[in-house]
Amino acid sequence: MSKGFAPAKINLTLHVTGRRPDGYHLLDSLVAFASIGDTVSARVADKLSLSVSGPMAAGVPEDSSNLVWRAAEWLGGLRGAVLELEKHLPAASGIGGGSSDAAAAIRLLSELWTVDLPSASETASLGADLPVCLDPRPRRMQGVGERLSDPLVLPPTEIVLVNPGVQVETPAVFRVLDRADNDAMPDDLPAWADETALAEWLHTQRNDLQVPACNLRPEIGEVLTELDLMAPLIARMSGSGATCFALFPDGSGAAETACDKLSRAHPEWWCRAGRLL
Ligand SMILES: C[C@@](CO)(OP(=O)(O)O)[C@H](O)COP(=O)(O)OP(=O)(O)OC[C@H]1O[C@@H](n2ccc(N)nc2=O)[C@H](O)[C@@H]1O
Ligand SMILES: Nc1ncnc2c1ncn2[C@@H]1O[C@H](COP(=O)(O)OP(=O)(O)O)[C@@H](O)[C@H]1O
Repeated sequence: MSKGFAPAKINLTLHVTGRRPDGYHLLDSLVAFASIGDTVSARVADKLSLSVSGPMAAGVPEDSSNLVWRAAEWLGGLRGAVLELEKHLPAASGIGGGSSDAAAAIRLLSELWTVDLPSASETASLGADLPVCLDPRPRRMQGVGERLSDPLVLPPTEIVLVNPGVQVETPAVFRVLDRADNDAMPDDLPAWADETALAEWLHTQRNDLQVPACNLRPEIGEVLTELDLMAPLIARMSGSGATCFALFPDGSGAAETACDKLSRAHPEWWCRAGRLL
């Protein structure tokens, strides 16, 4: 089996700047990826099949509604493969698990089937988060997700991801968003000298979905309060939630420590420590 990593997508910022006539929202987001993620394995076969395992597999579909399956069909038509998805990321949690899995499958299958790797914008029909996940490096993401900057350089940074064990469907959060015409990020993003400078700048930016998501699911506010008690460089929600992230100085071990403490205090929460990629 060929094996690929599907890293968690983190929206370090998420500004909602407008709304298209079709209802999709215009975004301006600084997207990064973490060393925490799912794995996708594949080998060529006569027909498509998918199995899902791993600690977060419960409830994740094994049929053609799985984004991995949809991506394989979209890429290969009638070509076949045995696909195995090992779920470590919670589903419907604002860290793009399904999109990152699908992107990993596309990377693997384009090699195995010797078909051209699609361009990022071609993958947008599979989901707004697909383009940025196709080549998972830090980028500014705009439009509804299809406009991507060249890769950015972020300082080495430790990260903790925490999910209170609630699933949040993305459309539900967009539906309760008060206003869609918020400020974009500045035209030119700074070159951050280190993780402290990155976090100081992030404090001047926003996730416009955080307040509506907290109103829908107050558990998210509880996670952010607890993360703030760990003295991070910054704590914020990713995407439409409910997963929140906290950044810590590189090499400090503080992310691991915070993760241990939170896991002990809240065994029902999903907590993982890692690094920004
Ligand atoms: C909000 C973001 C930010 O990165 O992340 P998540 O919270 O999903 O991780 C993404 O834009 C989500 O991307 P993805 O989950 O692929 O979205 P899609 O399947 O294309 O769309 C699901 C639904 O979200 C809403 N949607 C999505 C993207 C967008 N730019 N505007 C929207 O209004 C629409 O209601 C759409 O029907
Ligand atoms: N490979 C997959 N992993 C997780 N969820 C998936 C996958 N394929 C399809 N889904 C479905 O997609 C929805 C969104 O999941 P996900 O991509 O993890 O969330 P988000 O868009 O919040 O980042 C879930 O309701 C789930 O049932």
